[in-house]
Amino acid sequence: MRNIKIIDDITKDGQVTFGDGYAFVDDTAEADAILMRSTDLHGYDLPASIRAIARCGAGVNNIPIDDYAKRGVVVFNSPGANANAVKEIVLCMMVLSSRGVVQSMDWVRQNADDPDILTHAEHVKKAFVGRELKGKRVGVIGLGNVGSKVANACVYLGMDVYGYDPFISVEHAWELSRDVQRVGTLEDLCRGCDYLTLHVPSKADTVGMIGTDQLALLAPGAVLINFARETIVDEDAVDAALHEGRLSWFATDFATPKTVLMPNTFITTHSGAGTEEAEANCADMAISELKDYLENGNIAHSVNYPSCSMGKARAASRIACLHANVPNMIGQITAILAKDNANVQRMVNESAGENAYTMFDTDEHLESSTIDALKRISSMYRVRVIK
Ligand SMILES: NC(=O)c1ccc[n+]([C@@H]2O[C@H](COP(=O)([O-])OP(=O)(O)OC[C@H]3O[C@@H](n4cnc5c(N)ncnc54)[C@H](O)[C@@H]3O)[C@@H](O)[C@H]2O)c1
Ligand SMILES: O=C(O)CC[C@@H](O)C(=O)O
Repeated sequence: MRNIKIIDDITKDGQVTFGDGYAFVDDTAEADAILMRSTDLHGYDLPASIRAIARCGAGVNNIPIDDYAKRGVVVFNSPGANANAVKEIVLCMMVLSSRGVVQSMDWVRQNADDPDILTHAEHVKKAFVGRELKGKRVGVIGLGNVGSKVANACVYLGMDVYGYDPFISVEHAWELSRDVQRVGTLEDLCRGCDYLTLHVPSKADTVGMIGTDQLALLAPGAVLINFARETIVDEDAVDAALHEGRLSWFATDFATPKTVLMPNTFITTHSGAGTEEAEANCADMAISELKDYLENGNIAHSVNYPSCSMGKARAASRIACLHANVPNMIGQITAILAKDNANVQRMVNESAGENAYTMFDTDEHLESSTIDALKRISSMYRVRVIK
């Protein structure tokens, strides 16, 4: 039996199914793996029993992934599984910030007891006149799973679409409409935009990437949309731009002590991924990643270890080694196996950044002294006997 600790509400109805051979536990120290969403794990006392963590969602700035890698804990996310949900709410924010929808509905509620409300509505409606998205310039920062969908949708709406992503993947470049004009600098992207929407992860080079200088380049009365992370905008700069009317609206998914005090804001409760479909997609992807890792050692969509697959574990034994990406690890591993006279059927070694993963199948079970010797290799973080 493998034990799973669930942190956060993974789905609205609470339904999470791993199938036979799995149990849910309350005590993390009894768990083999964690299934989670947005809880901040920095400073969390992670027990040694945890071998893997799956984050239902894209952003992993809430998890100390480098530290966990060095403890032999593989962290997964669910790329793309909630991207459509975010795309839809971003489009919603573009419309809400352009058409006086909320203000007009507020007026109707406030005048609900007026028997002649139909006539009076005709008189006030000029106050809610807005502008169309068609023909307006939108800048999209980050053209990954969410940003590429937002950019393509804006093309279909007839907008003049610009995109900025120096690290765009080949896959997303292929998916992008040829009508999205890619620019090489953040400044060129911001220049003259009526709408600016952010779809980058929170990391060293994106924290505070939208500040006074970038906001100054936008068209007068532009709209800023941040459904990425609160850290990406300089909140003081956004507040000043709203007060001075340089920004007409700021739509954000992050209610912070500063954003809640700003004028002309649409603020949601980190609900960009809040659809039944996105929750189910994220949970399905995260659960299958965890199961394949726990049962077979295969890694897909990890954010701190390389992808690696040897299919189902069918040989007598399968061993996975999580270690630093340094020279001679394979030499040391095979030397230890040779001492045990172990016949390796298949071996795969993959690396990503500072971390590497070596997995092999053998004809017979290894002696426990052999496993201990593997664990003693310098720079070895963890050795798993999967089978
Ligand atoms: N509000 C929500 O509920 C919600 C939901 C999903 C994602 N998000 C946030 O949005 C982010 C993006 O999500 P995604 O699924 O598109 O992720 P993704 O990994 O598919 O795409 C991120 C893109 O940003 C690009 N990028 C990285 N650094 C950049 C930089 N300095 N300048 C420009 N581009 C850069 C990457 O190349 C990549 O293409 C997530 O990391 C998460 O923080 C929020
Ligand atoms: O878990 C959530 O609700 C939000 C997830 C979202 O921010 C993400 O990064 O995918």
